[in-house]
Amino acid sequence: MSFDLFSAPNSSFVTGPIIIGAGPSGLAVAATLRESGVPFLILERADCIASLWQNRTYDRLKLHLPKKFCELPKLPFPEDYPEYPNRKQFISYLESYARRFEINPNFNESVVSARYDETCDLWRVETVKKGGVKMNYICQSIVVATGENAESVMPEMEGIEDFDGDMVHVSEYKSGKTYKGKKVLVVGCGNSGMEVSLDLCNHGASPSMVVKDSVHVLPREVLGKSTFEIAVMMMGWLPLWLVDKILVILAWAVLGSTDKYGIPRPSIGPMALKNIDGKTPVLDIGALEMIRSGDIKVVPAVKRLLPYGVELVDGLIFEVDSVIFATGYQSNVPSWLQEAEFFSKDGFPRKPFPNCWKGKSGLYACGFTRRGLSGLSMDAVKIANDIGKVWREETRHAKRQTACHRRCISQF
Ligand SMILES: Cc1cc2nc3c(=O)[nH]c(=O)nc-3n(C[C@H](O)[C@H](O)[C@H](O)COP(=O)(O)OP(=O)(O)OC[C@H]3O[C@@H](n4cnc5c(N)ncnc54)[C@H](O)[C@@H]3O)c2cc1C
Ligand SMILES: NC(=O)C1=CN([C@@H]2O[C@H](COP(=O)(O)OP(=O)(O)OC[C@H]3O[C@@H](n4cnc5c(N)ncnc54)[C@H](OP(=O)(O)O)[C@@H]3O)[C@@H](O)[C@H]2O)C=CC1
Ligand SMILES: O=C(O)C(=O)Cc1c[nH]c2ccccc12
Repeated sequence: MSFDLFSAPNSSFVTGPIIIGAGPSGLAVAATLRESGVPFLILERADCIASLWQNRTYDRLKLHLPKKFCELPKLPFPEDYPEYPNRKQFISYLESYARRFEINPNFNESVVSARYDETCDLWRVETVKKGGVKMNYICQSIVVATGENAESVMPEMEGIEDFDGDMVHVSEYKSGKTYKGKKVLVVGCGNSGMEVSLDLCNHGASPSMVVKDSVHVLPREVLGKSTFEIAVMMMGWLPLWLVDKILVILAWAVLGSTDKYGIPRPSIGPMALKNIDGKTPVLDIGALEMIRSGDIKVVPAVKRLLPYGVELVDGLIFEVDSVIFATGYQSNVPSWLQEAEFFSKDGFPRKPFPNCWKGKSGLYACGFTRRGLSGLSMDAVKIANDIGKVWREETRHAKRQTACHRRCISQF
């Protein structure tokens, strides 16, 4: 079917790139482009910027890396911010960031398809607005900024549909307030599972946290210095395997063995595992203390859910009132991007950091580094510089052509 985009209803040609997603990645690219005078359009499925942080995180969340690793390009955090800004402060920073760089995304508009059209050397982007209205855009480049955490992962679990209590993914969890006095099964032991278990304890609930396999638990700080910062510093001088060895020894010195509480360490070191698999080590902010005291129980993998409780793989059966799935997130890129060379089936670029930001024909990816906010800031600057270079060349070329055209006309 042939389709003339320029004359089709709800269609427009966009000057500059289309940025898909208005989280920290989309905002960082937009701000850097704004500073270079390059126009852009941001499309965001939610009704606000940074929807992961505004709508899908819990009240007690704080950044778990020191603030200097979490700033976006071109704007530092306000001076009075603490070393680990909380969720509200981070959101407020992002809002002032969007205001400062005059970033006004099209909200409530989900990208449902993006494909490169070789016949015209342009990208075709299709969206659906909240009310169901479809839109088509055409542009020279797209920046994928939909995040590593775009969709919640719910595991397949026998008996899940028979469970009588309430079940939520951790992205819907706000606070332990509503769980007071309840027996709660927390499935998953990443940073979310650990912190939610701690929050539940603090609100008088009784959490049992499932550790299916293994996880690295590191203290957030060693002798008042951020463990992450220590790791980054060491990585400048030492090979990764040695950094990991030192981290595990430091963790052991500060926290003791986690193995004896049912939390074995993976055989691969914490930073290597983060690089290879994206599996973030837990930066402990108090959950381990609660595990030691028995306030958070650690249990092995789930065999099946029962209407009133759970059966574990070791045969233990106990009652639970609620289940919280802290079972992670996934990228949604394969569901809408019609491209399989740069992005792989798991929704991440095939090339690892630092080469995961640029594909072919004007395709860019920001925020798929497995390195959180500091990784996405590095991507954003590289992407904006690259787009800016092309933009300036084309603008110069267009100006030359106009000048030439004028000279030709004036000779008549
Ligand atoms: C609970 C939690 C805590 C975290 N804490 C830290 C931390 O302390 N430090 C750190 O460095 N990192 C942290 N991270 C990692 C996190 O990935 C980054 O902080 C950051 O949010 C990533 O930004 P992003 O813009 O790439 O993705 P996101 O923040 O996920 O933003 C992507 C945006 O794209 C939109 N979108 C998705 N699909 C579409 C579509 N098809 N069409 C239009 N819009 C779409 C989404 O609605 C969203 O607004 C945390 C993650 C989680 C889940
Ligand atoms: N700033 C902060 O303080 C916080 C930051 N974060 C960040 O958000 C991102 C997402 O973290 P998080 O939500 O914890 O997700 P993660 O992907 O880090 O962890 C998910 C956990 O669930 C486990 N899991 C998955 N399926 C099952 C199952 N069927 N049964 C038992 N366990 C299962 C996984 O185990 P396995 O790997 O063995 O499959 C893993 O331990 C991370 O980058 C994290 O650092 C999260 C919370 C707080
Ligand atoms: O919290 C996250 O998701 C992050 O990605 C931050 C982060 C990047 N690299 C790390 C290494 C150890 C712990 C956290 C991170």
